[in-house]
Amino acid sequence: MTWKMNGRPIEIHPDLQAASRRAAELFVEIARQSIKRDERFDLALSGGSTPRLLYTLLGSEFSSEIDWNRTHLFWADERCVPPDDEESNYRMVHETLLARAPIPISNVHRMRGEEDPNRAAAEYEALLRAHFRGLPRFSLILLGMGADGHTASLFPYSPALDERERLTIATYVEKLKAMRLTLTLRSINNAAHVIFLVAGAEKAPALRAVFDEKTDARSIPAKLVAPTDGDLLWVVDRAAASLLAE
Ligand SMILES: O=C1O[C@H](COP(=O)(O)O)[C@@H](O)[C@H](O)[C@H]1O
Repeated sequence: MTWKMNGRPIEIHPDLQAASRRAAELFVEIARQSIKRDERFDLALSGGSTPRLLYTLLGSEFSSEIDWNRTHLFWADERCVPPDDEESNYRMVHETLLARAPIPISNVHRMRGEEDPNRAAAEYEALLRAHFRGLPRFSLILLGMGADGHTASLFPYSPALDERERLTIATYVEKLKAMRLTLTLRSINNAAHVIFLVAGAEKAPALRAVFDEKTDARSIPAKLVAPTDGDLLWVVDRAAASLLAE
């Protein structure tokens, strides 16, 4: 059941397993609709650990329901490390999804975390502009949220939140003392569908802040995600939702 809290649609599921299954069902439905309408499905995935189960489901049980030949896979963000590094978002998606699903390698467009970050961001932006012939309109972006409210690699109070022109940028994350590559809000908010998958009690304070009208959005960047002409849905587990008002 979908609820609306302060204008944001949210579904609360018993646990990560149930939330991941629901996200997989929605993924299949959106992929079908996109391919029917546009003959392709342009997808951006996040990293971290929460979506591991979802990607594993997509690569196994749900795989035969997805037309992988018409699916183009991009990344919402990447750590500035080689693709085989433990920290790499590409590596996580490879282990869970790409190693299982029959997606053509030419349809997999990773951010090059091993390169000079500014060059890698500029190259990814050029790739997006060429693929979408201008401003990207992803069919679906799957996002996560850190306990500090960051999403993709858009961190609290980062200058990256003010970027209005670029589609992809390299950004220094003070708390991690590291560079990251990320889609900007300009790219994210032009998507046709954005789904957040969030689980765990450690995310509960940040989730409450997203759904609280009064919190400063710059302190919780996930709150700045609001597709201008698209659908937003939060798929969360009960632990993450535990501090939301009734
Ligand atoms: O650093 C990152 O964290 C977020 C959240 O990850 P999670 O494991 O706490 O869900 C993730 O969405 C992002 O892609 C990643 O680079």
